[in-house]
Amino acid sequence: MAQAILDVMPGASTGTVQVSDPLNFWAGKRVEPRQQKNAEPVFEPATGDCFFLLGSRWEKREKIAKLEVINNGKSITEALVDIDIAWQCIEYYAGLAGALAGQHVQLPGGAFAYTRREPLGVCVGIGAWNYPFQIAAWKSAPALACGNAMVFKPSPFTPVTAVILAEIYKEAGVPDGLFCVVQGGAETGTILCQHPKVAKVSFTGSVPTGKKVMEMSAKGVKQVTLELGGKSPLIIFKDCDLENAVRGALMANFLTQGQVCCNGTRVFVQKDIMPQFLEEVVKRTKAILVGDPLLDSTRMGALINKPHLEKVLGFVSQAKLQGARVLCGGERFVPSDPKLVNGYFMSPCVLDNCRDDMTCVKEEIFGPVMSVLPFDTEEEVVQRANNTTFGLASGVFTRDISRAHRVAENLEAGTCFINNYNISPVEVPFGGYKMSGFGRENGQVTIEYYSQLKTVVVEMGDVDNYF
Ligand SMILES: NC(=O)c1ccc[n+]([C@@H]2O[C@H](COP(=O)([O-])OP(=O)(O)OC[C@H]3O[C@@H](n4cnc5c(N)ncnc54)[C@H](O)[C@@H]3O)[C@@H](O)[C@H]2O)c1
Ligand SMILES: NCCCC=O
Repeated sequence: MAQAILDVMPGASTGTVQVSDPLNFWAGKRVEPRQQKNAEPVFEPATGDCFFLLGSRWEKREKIAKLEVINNGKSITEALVDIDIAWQCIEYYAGLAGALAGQHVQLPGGAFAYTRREPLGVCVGIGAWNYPFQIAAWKSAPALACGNAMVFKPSPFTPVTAVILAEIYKEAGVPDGLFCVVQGGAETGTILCQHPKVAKVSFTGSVPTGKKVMEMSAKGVKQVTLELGGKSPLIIFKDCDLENAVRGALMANFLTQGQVCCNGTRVFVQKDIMPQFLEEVVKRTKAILVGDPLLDSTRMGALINKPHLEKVLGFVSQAKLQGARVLCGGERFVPSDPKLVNGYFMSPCVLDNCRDDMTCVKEEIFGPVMSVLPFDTEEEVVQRANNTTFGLASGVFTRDISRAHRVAENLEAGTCFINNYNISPVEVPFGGYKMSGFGRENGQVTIEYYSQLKTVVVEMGDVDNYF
């Protein structure tokens, strides 16, 4: 397998990355790197080599999280959780690797068959910028556990921490060439998807790029996993625990500055509790501390880049023109710290007076913008919730257990959270319905997406004498 990956990526060796100028990685950052305790350099500028940070596992976790913050802009509190989810994922699939098994099938006359679960070959992982380290782990851990090699291409906006993951694998004894990181954008992604020796592409990103990846993969009859965008519904019934429902709505909208694929950005609230819900959700949204993402107290950092910030602010302007009312936020935010004044911060936004036909309700904004919509009945809200081409996630808050399961059954989405939102335990499969993609990440089922089944048929008697 190591040889196969070298064919796809000549010169590759696990833990090394081909970058001409690694220091350019830092060029797009929004926050000046500060003198941090334990913050040793990560790259060797002279050679372009990346060497992993020294220290205990606990210290490494902190250092990777800081790099993620500097590269991505999310708060350190969230980045630490992301790193934990990543190592949990690697440990989970390392545990499952020894449990991969086939089936024994008894056939007439003493004959029998058995199945073997075999690797696919070289798998390509292509990642988005919102969860750089976590996405690299979610793809590589099951791929390697099933005996594949992986070439991983992070987003050009967040190229840093996938390289650290390669260093970790190398340090852990993964043979050279088994996990490689290649940097680049659309052109590099295209080359990888079209390469004849690539057996599978696992893609995380937008729907338009996902379609291209699927088209290219189809030409080579390669397997594909697509983790795409969403515009997920969160339904809050009047019998809910309102405190938890409000917390759920915040979790569903404002993690990672709202740049989360499975966010529940269409918040349907039963009319009877709309005033209480809005009062509480707006109060809590206004209290979200936006600013230096490296501070423990910060709850929301900066968006990924200037064009994206402008795009998100544009959605808010358009929403206003279409009749939505801004209850809070939705504006560029300039922190008082002078070194942050050029950062891509915005205040988290709650929109009221929304209708299903508005752009802010139909399209994925991928920023901290919650659209709140009133509803009357269960039947009506389920129909409206499903009236979208996306189907990544959904959520329902109610104390009525029968209603909760009925709504979960009727929602067209790959995940339904009941009385919570946006938790991602590695044991639980994650993936979309409809245009949010197909295939799954996490959970046991993902083994099926990174392996193929061989059937071996064994005859114990004579061959039939037909001719
Ligand atoms: N479902 C999920 O698990 C999930 C998770 C995170 C993000 N997303 C989605 O990702 C989107 C935001 O991420 P993004 O802006 O990085 O998405 P994107 O589609 O612009 O880019 C994703 C990746 O694809 C690469 N790419 C671009 N053009 C390509 C091509 N022609 N061939 C091959 N690769 C190509 C990019 O370089 C990047 O690495 C949102 O829509 C979000 O919902 C989905
Ligand atoms: N925590 C996982 C979220 C993945 C989508 O963006």
